[in-house]
Amino acid sequence: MNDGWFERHTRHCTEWTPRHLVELKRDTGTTVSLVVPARDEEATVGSIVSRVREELVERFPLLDEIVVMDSDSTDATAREAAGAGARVHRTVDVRPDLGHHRGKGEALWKAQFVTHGDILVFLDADLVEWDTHFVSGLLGPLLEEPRVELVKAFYDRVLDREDARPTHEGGRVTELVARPTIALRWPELSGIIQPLSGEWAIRRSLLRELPVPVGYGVELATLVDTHLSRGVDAIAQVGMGRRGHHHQSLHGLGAMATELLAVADRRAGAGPGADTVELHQYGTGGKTMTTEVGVVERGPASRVGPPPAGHGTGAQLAGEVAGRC
Ligand SMILES: O=c1ccn([C@@H]2O[C@H](COP(=O)(O)OP(=O)(O)O[C@H]3O[C@H](CO)[C@@H](O)[C@H](O)[C@H]3O)[C@@H](O)[C@H]2O)c(=O)[nH]1
Ligand SMILES: O=C(O)[C@H](O)COP(=O)(O)O
Repeated sequence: MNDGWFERHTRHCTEWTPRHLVELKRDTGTTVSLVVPARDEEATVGSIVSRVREELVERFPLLDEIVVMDSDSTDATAREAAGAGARVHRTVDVRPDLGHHRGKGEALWKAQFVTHGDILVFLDADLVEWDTHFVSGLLGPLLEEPRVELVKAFYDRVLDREDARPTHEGGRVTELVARPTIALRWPELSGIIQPLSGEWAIRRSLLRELPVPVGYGVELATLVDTHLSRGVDAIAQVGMGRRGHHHQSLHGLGAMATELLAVADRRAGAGPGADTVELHQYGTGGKTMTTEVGVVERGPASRVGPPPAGHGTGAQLAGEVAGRC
């Protein structure tokens, strides 16, 4: 790890009040887009959008837009998000001329074509223990320090188990894949407390120059590529307290881990040649489960030309609630 990086670049959300951040935003003339990627999150997305809108648009004008990227949901995610005041775009409808992939990274990559802020802040849609400082706190280092280009949230993670009291052993892929990968390949990044946190903020000028894996590799890729292209001093992290979210099954996390390893291999010059990898897992009695794991990466958005004549960036869903978002 770089000497002194941790001390210089580790901050806490209590260092800034929302009022102070509004002043910094105004003084620097910076615009901010909040992007919430959501696949089948009807249970939580509405309350997340409402809470952020009330606090960080209406009470403290920090966000210039709140955009929910509906990532192939089959439930009422879009309706809930629009009803709560977000602008909703279905990922598949954004720049249809560029094709479509399933996955969180695809939603974030396409968000670049339907948002306008100088800074993009990402917030997961499945949070159950969180508050709006997860968004505002990320802005502190970016509004204060021009050299900082990527800010990651960190927190204590809770793994709620039915058979036990809540423990702080959440983050299974973080501990078993991300941290060991970082230790082996990019030890300079080992001071990042939550390398996979879904809450992060980045300058658009940087994100548009980076490749974006279409799936769950997006966080690891962005972290590593920022380090490789801008240096570790372009990265900061902000402590947010505790975070609780919905947990995937161990088998689901196996697919995520495969995506992360593909990102790491690619950056070490040994990436998978194919767009998908077949992952074999085994259930009770050796029952085979085969999953096609997508490991495609989108090229930098800066290299994407305008849509063909007659095509827009993609329709926004009806039902938007008018307002500042
Ligand atoms: O195809 C997808 C899958 C997920 N999501 C959304 O992405 C967010 C995070 O997805 P989730 O399945 O909850 O991820 P986790 O299991 O919590 O994984 C952690 O690790 C991932 C890999 O780095 C990060 O992307 C996550 O943000 C982080 O919370 C949620 O809002 C999802 O609805 C999509 O938009 N499209
Ligand atoms: O970050 C991670 O490792 C994944 O989100 C899994 O987290 P969990 O073990 O808390 O479900």
